[in-house]
Amino acid sequence: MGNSASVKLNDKRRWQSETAMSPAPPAQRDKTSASVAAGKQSHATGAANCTYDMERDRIGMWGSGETTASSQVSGLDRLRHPGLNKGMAFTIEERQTLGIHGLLPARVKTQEEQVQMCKLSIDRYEDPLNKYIYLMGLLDRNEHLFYRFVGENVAEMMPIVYTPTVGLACQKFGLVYRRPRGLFITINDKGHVYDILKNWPESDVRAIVVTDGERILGLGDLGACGMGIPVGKLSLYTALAGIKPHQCLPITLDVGTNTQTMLDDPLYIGLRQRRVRGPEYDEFVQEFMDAVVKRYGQNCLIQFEDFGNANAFRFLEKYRGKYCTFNDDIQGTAAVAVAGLLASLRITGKKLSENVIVFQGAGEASLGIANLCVMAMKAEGTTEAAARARIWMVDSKGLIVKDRPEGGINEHKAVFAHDRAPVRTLEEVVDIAKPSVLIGAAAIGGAFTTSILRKMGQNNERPVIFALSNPTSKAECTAIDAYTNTDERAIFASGSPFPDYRTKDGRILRPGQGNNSYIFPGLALGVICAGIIDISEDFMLLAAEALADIVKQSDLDQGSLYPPLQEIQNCSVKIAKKIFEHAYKCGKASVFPQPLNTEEFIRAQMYDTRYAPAVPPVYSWPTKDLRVDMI
Ligand SMILES: NC(=O)C1=CN([C@@H]2O[C@H](COP(=O)(O)OP(=O)(O)OC[C@H]3O[C@@H](n4cnc5c(N)ncnc54)[C@H](O)[C@@H]3O)[C@@H](O)[C@H]2O)C=CC1
Ligand SMILES: CC(=O)C(=O)O
Ligand SMILES: [Mg+2]
Repeated sequence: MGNSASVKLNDKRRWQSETAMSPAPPAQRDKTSASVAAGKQSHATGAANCTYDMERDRIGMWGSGETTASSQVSGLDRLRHPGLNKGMAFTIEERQTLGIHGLLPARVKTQEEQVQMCKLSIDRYEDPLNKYIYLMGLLDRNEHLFYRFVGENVAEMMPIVYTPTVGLACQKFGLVYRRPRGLFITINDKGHVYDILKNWPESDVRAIVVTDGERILGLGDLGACGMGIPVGKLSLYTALAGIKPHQCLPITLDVGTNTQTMLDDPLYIGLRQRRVRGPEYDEFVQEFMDAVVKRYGQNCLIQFEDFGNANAFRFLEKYRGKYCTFNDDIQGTAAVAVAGLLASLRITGKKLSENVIVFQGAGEASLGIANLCVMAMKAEGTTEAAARARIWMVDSKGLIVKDRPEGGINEHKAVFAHDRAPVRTLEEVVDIAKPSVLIGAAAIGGAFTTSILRKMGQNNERPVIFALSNPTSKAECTAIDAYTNTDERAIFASGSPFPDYRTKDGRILRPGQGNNSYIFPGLALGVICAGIIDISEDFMLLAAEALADIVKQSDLDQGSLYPPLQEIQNCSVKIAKKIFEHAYKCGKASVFPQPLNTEEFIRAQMYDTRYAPAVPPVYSWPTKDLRVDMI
């Protein structure tokens, strides 16, 4: 790391002196003893007594090895560097040259053998949380192996690094937390956010997933424990779209939590205080956005994830077009759901605008989907008003109608308000609207009751039923519920995975996973490769159409509206390609000259999970000819 290490050390020192000169105002400081410790950690990151370990960690813990000149890391550090470590796959020549001969057993393994070993190891755990801990440990030890293993076993490993197990991991984050991964920036760091970003040892970050932990899946406000989500999402950036690990940075903005059980939990890892809101919070987020641009440039993608409802919409409006950003829960979810709906039209033989869609929930996910549906219906030639009239939304207070006595209708919901008397329950709305499509995203597990599902089956030849809430415990119904209550005619998708279902006549139905993970990795890959800053809605519709186009008749025949998870990496490239080409057409690309072969260019940017030679290849030197030349 040579120079860069010393620059970082200098930066760190400067920051220490700055923080020493301007400590956080007393009101921002944590009062309890545990959180004083956390605050101290925050303000004293890199304090003199940890200098040695911090510098060592920069070599030993993080990074893919792409920004760390591998020749400058040697011996044991090489084995401890997740980006450089190959474990027993180091060849004898590499072991001898690197001075690690004898530090490993005699046997040299291939990466394929190591992948098999990972499978044997993880299968020994029954508890999903232990599988999660195993996988995170693998990521900490050997990045190439982790991504190859996950990439080759997407269907089995995604439910562990992602929903549903990641939800459990967040709830128990204090227990599963082992080694630093990502940045925790607390409200106490306000005024110094850029300095915290400089503590991150990678200088080529292209994508950040940030949360403030207020709405983690359907599990509510988990505060700093929400870090599992940015970590999980970014692991999919690499596993599903080949975005290089060192270019990805998970961030949690810790402004406290309002969940009392978290505050009372001795294992809670974050600031032990209630959420900071209002101008102080907004200034903090603004400072974060500007610090990202200052440190990593305006092309660094910032994916907002699992913010609370009001903040999610506000920040999307505030930052879109000005910063390279999108909100995955609003926009990514919209794209995956609309992709599923577009694919369903090939089964039902309808146009999208011929459907009636009822939403259980009128939050980030539902409103995002509803708005993109309107856009897709308009693309079919329907008017905006007619498109909106086909959409019915139910929130915690009932159907969204004009002048609802209970109120709670903000401007996002108002455009979907029907001009009719209030209706209280989802079942009544189903009775009145007779939807052909029922979409749940309200985190109310079991909301699609037997009675509602039967009505969907009675009213439609092929009812479309999406239970999008995560994790599994929050799903509106299970795949079995959907199939058995509709004479196996339901076209079903869910946010968290459900197992295959055997029909009475022996066919296998494979319910598709209507999860934004089909969208955000490919979208991000396209955005990064083309250098897009303004991620406008047309990109989302394009991503939805691209995904729907990939779905094969054989997928539909098996009841799935999405391609098999095992093919998701190819989906990401196809989505990225569409995004990339559209960006050049509409003048939103900033990478010039435009590469001649889009796919070749995109694939050339992607991470290779195979090990690179640790010892530089020796080129044969044309000594004889050279001597002749020299003479
Ligand atoms: N499958 C996927 O890719 C995604 C799934 N989700 C899931 O969707 C769920 C909701 O997420 P967001 O929309 O972001 O949350 P949100 O907090 O923005 O919205 C929740 C909505 O549910 C409504 N609601 C609450 N109780 C209700 C009840 N009893 N009946 C009817 N509506 C009720 C609320 O009024 C609100 O409109 C979560 O479980 C989340 O995990 C979110 C994003 C992506
Ligand atoms: C999938 C996702 O982003 C969510 O449930 O929040
Ligand atoms: Mg989310």
